[in-house]
This record gives sequence, structure tokens and C-alpha cells, in this order.
Amino acid sequence: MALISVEDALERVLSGLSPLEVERVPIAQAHGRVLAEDLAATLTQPPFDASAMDGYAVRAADVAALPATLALIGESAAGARFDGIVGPGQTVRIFTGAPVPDGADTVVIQEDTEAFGDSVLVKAAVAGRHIRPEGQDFMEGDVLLRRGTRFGARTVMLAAAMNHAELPVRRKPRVAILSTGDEIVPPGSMIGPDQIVASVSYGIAALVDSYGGDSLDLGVARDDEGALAQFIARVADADVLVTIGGASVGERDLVADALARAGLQMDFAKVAMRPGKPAFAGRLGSTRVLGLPGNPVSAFVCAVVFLLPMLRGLLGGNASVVPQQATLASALPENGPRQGYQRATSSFADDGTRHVRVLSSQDSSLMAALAHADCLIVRAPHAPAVPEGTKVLVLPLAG
Ligand SMILES: Nc1nc2c(c(=O)[nH]1)N[C@H]1C(S)=C(S)[C@@H](COP(=O)(O)OP(=O)(O)OC[C@H]3O[C@@H](n4cnc5c(N)ncnc54)[C@H](O)[C@@H]3O)O[C@H]1N2
Ligand code: MOO
Repeated sequence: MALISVEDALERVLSGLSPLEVERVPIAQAHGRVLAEDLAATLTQPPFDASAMDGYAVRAADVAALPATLALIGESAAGARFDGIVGPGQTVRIFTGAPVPDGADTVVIQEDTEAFGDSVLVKAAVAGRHIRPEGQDFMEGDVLLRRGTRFGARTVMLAAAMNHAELPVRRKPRVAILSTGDEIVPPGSMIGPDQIVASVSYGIAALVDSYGGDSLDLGVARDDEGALAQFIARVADADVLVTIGGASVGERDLVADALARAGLQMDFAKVAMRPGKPAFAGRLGSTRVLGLPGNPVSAFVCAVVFLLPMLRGLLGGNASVVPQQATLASALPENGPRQGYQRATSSFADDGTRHVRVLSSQDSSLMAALAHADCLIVRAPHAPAVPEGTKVLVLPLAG
């Protein structure tokens, strides 16, 4: 059977995919969630001209000639402003974050003053210093966060500062993960002869969760259509079902058959990519299905290439991934007929240019090498051999 190109496979995976519904979450639970609407500030920050230092609010004209002695007429603290006006020859004690009183246009830091009862001697001052003007951070109505933003620590802090107690986010895509294979046992088991520890499901679950999804590990189905059918029957409310293993051509590769019996409409089977050739995708009712090959690196690469764009699409973001440019730190041989995703490590030049060195072994079972890599060099089918220094495209690996 002719292999479909990665580009066509991705187009099929994403066709008809629409963003999930919007829900509101308390800001304390927003980390990792994806913003569903552009978000505007509901206030101006700082809301008033504020002092940046502890010291004295003065009129610049009064401290043009130094030293100067001023009359202390009150105090402005954060949360308790001075309501009067600072007149000529007067000053107000002020603290960091406090509103600058009317009449004053400069703050003198306390280290440059000496206070004697009700008078303050100013020894050094710079007109206009140490005041944070109203709105310096942002203005009411400014759209500071765009839909599709995945909340991290800094954007959560900003949204809170914009005075949002709740945020409109996309429902988390529910991703059910099914491992398959008679040899697969959970980590920490007493490993019997010929058994293999389940590892892929943990990597895929971590990838899903870190991209804003909600992973559900269904466990391991034996290589038997009845067992597979039982698991498949449990995934109706998942947005995506990811299967691992049993995707190739052997008699025990039963996953696609079991899904077909459950009603899978196949979008594609087998992709011109290396690793990842046996990958398939389809739809089971409203659940999208992505069949990953069992080889751990093949599975992970397919998840980066197909699952992450699906998650982005479901979360209302831009699904397409734009590979980045990098410079080869080692030569590459001619590529074969399938699009290559070669594990590589990066170093960065002083100007920020990424230099990538391909790892010596590219076998699709090597998890230690995958964990050591930080990017995938993307090579077009039949790309010619290229020397060190050539520009290539890479997909950075997060997580
Ligand atoms: N005659 C052919 N044989 C194979 C072909 C082919 O075209 N013709 N394709 C090869 C390619 S490419 C790949 S990739 C593998 C993928 O095969 P399967 O998807 O059927 O995967 P399995 O046979 O079930 O397992 C392969 C390998 O991965 C281990 N595995 C499986 N699940 C897990 C898991 N959850 N955690 C960790 N490791 C797992 C499994 O034990 C095997 O070692 O097929 C080639 N064969
Ligand atoms: O995906 Mo197989 O991915 O070429 O080992």
C-alpha cells in the first residue's frame, strides 16, 4: 500500500477538528489551561502615580537648589493615601507603592535626607525621579492576553493583575491512552522472561498533560480482539483515543482490526515518515483515534507530529507547527524515501543560532537517546547528503 505523506496525514488528522467548549475556571486553577477569548485589563495599572521608593514626596522646584529644608505635613502609605496637597516648601513622607500626593512631582529616597521633627533636610534629588506613572504597566481595556495562550506562571500573574477572578478557557481535551501487547507490564513489576515495561503511555500522558490536555491511562490490553474490544468500548467520552503498539503487519498487530470492528472510519494507515511508518488515524463516533507504533521513539515522534497539533486544534490555538531553522554541526547522509525525524542535540552560538548534532544511533527503540536529544531534525524524503554548516529545519522537543 502506498504510504501517505506526513503533510497529507496531518491534513486528515486536523480536518473537521473544532475547538472544544468554553468553561470558566477560578484563576487559581488556570495554570496550564488555554485561554478561549482575548483578555482585556479591567483596570489601569498602576491605578495612580505611585512611589517606587521609600522617601519623601516633594516639588521638584523646591529641591532645585540643595540642600533644601522642607516642612513635613503628612504621610502617604500603600493603601492609605495623603489627601491634601503638597504646597511650596512642603513634603510628605511616602512609602513604596503609595500614591504620590497632588502637588508633588518627585520622590527623594530617604537615604538622601535627614529628618528633624517636622522638617526634612534634602541633600540630593533628581527632578521627576522614583515615580511610576499611572498606567505605566497597562491601561484599562488593553488586550494583553490573546486567545490560544496557555497559562504559565507569568501569564497567570498578569491575568490576576488585570483583575480577573475567573478565566474563560477551553475544556481540557480528554485523551484516553491504551497500551497493547502481551509482553507489556507496568513499571515496578517483577519482570518475567520476555516481558517489557510499559513506558510509552507515561511519556504520552506527560506530553498530553503538559500541553493542556487531560490524559487517562486505560492500561494494557492483551493481543486479543476480545480484550481490545472491551477497552475500546470504554472510550466513548474521550476526545482522542491513543493506542500504542500492534500497529504493524504481524498477526498479533490487531489494534486497527479491533477498532474497525467497533466502527472506526480510517483517515489513513501508514505514513511516509521515519520513525513512525505504521501510524494510523481515524474516527470512532466523536472520538478521534491515533494509532501509534509500539516502538517508543516512533510513538513519541508521531505524538509530536500528530497528537500535539490535534490538541492545539481542540484547544482553539493554531494547530500548525512551524519548524525552526538550525545549522548542522555534523554532516548528514542522504535521507531515505520517508520524511525523517532524527534525534539531535543543540548548542547555541553567541548570536542565538541553534547548531544541531545528530545522534549516532537513530534506532526507534532507543529511549535513552530520545531523552538526551532536545530536537528532531526534519528531513524531506530523498533529501541529499549535506555537509556540516548546512541549514536544516528542526522541531524542538519540550518535556
Ligand atoms: N515486517 C514488518 N515488520 C515491521 C514493520 C514493517 O513494515 N514490516 N514496521 C516496523 C516498524 S517501522 C515499527 S515502528 C514497528 C511497530 O510495530 P507495532 O506498532 O506493531 O508495535 P509492537 O510490535 O506492538 O511493538 C514494537 C516494540 O515496541 C515495544 N512496545 C510496545 N508497546 C510498548 C509500550 N507501551 N511501552 C514500551 N514499549 C512498548 C514492544 O515491546 C516492541 O519491542 O514494527 C516494525 N515491524
Ligand atoms: O516507525 Mo518504525 O518507526 O520506522 O521503527
